[in-house]
Amino acid sequence: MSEFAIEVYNIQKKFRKLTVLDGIDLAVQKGMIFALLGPNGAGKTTLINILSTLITPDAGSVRVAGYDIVRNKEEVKSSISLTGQFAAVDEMLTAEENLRMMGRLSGLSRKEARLRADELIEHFDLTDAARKRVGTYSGGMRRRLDLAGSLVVHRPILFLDEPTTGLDTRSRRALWDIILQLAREGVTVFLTTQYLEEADQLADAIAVISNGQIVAQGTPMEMKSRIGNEVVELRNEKDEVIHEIPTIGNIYEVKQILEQVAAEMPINTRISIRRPSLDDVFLSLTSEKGRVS
Ligand SMILES: Nc1ncnc2c1ncn2[C@@H]1O[C@H](COP(=O)(O)OP(=O)(O)OP(=O)(O)O)[C@@H](O)[C@H]1O
Repeated sequence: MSEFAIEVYNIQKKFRKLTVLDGIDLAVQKGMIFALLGPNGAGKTTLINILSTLITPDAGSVRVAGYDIVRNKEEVKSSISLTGQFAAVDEMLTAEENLRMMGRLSGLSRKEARLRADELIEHFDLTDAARKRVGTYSGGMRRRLDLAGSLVVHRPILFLDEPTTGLDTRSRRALWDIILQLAREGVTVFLTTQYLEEADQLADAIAVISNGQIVAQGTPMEMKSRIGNEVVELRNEKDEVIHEIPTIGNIYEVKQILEQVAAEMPINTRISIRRPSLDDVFLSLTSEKGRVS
């Protein structure tokens, strides 16, 4: 058996003349949280839709849970759960009714569906709201219900398309805890996000997608060290950053930088030296414009 839950080779996808995915290669180890990080329109949803068999690639191959997504579509489908960007729940029903219905539709008996719904309601902190119509829920509650819905049936691989988009900080953190818990239970989680902090906090491995290509891959630490070295920051008296100068960080170069800028800066300018943030990495990797071929 492969150590990989997801293996992607040279995936290509065009919509009319727009190249949306241009030779994607990825490998996700079993049991890890993998974050696909990219700006709006980078191709994240398209890739997740391919991996979850919703759309077919023009070229390349993908194995999910060891199955080919084109030849063994049904086996792939029964190995995965998918939570979309827009919660697929019925607003007229309560959380309890939605989850029970999903259980029944997935082939659980009436009793199994009831038990599973109760378990998920508790796990996702929806007990107080369980018998209220979903139409009255906050964004955070909806998202938790959507995630609960994707877990009605136990599956080894979970796809989450921008799971925390639009959530407030508290709900986002609650959802992170749930995702981390699922990973501890052995679920492989593949999520897309536009948030660097989310990828940094959650993921064992990150791939950055930009214009349909993977422009960097690695652990959050590796990504940060890729961009290399320290940045000399100059701040004014209001503690605002007025200048950032990349440096290899040795004492000689920092001395040279300071000598160059000292003459031009007000006397009360303060300096600090910081490691690059994931933001720096992301911005430097995704700054290209879109491309049509
Ligand atoms: N069915 C489609 N037909 C035509 N173009 C499409 C289709 N689906 C996606 N696109 C285009 O493909 C590009 C990538 O879209 P995709 O939704 O995969 O990006 P994304 O990274 O998920 O962005 P977002 O964060 O905005 O969802 C966009 O330019 C989008 O308009």
